[in-house]
Amino acid sequence: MSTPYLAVIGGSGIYDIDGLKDAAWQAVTTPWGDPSEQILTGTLDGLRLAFLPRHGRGHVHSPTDVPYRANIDALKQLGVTHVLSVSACGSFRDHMAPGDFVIPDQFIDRTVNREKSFFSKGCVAHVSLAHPTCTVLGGLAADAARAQGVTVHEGGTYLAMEGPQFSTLAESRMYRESWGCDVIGMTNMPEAKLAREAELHYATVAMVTDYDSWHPDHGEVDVTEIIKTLGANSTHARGMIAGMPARLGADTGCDQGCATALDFAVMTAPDKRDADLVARLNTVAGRVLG
Ligand SMILES: CSC[C@H]1O[C@H](OP(=O)(O)O)[C@H](O)[C@@H]1O
Ligand SMILES: Nc1ncnc2[nH]cnc12
Repeated sequence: MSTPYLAVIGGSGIYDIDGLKDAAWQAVTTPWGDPSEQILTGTLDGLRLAFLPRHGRGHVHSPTDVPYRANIDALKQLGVTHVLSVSACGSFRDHMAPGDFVIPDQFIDRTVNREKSFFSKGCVAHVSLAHPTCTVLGGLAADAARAQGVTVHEGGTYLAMEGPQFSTLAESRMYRESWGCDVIGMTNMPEAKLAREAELHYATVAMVTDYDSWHPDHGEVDVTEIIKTLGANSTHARGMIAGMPARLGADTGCDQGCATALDFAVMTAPDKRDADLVARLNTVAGRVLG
């Protein structure tokens, strides 16, 4: 495995991280527009680390407006190999309580208003998403979070909704009872899809802030309730990140094919490819497009 370079995409409540050596906020431009924010780069206990606040510093991007393609392209341009997505989420399970971390291994994508692929007319590709996360990276994050005293649930299905409004009671019950979802958020799709297309190891740490709206013993979710839990969650997330260098540095690598997802994915014949699109794809797919 090449030397790992970890990126953390920070969600609601996490707009910077401390402790990086040689820390600098860097502007990165991409053919897909500007990322959500400048990217904080540096090293943490010898591990190269990049931090990108998903909603921008000051929380300016709504879940729909987050420039997901630019974010993934920018991280790949920096040389990132692993992406840890840290997100707030609602829970559909009694035992996944506010303050717990869930490391989902499946997603259901209900978002409708976002660019979901780097590929399109003139360069068509189909990657596998059967196993959309890197369970090795997720396992390392789970271990680092447990070391902070956090209750961690490995595995589960994250429902990605468009938002920005929270779900209706009928939707909340349907996701939980009929669709078997475990947690809900607004941002991990298409992020996970794009990370796979860019051949990055990607795992989500979904930090539970609320029980959405289904729970008979809890009120309906609102932002005030979420903010109350976000403070403690973000302290634990920072501790988890601090524990990643020791774990990722010693990792023997994933055998799920995250880093070779494009090997057999591109369908468009070389002589039919759109030159402009191929140029835009250079960072994420240059390895296979030549
Ligand atoms: C502040 S609650 C709604 C908001 O929080 C989550 O964001 P993120 O995943 O970036 O932590 C959720 O998906 C919504 O965007
Ligand atoms: N209940 C919820 N629904 C969607 N996104 C969320 N983020 C945090 N809690 C959420």
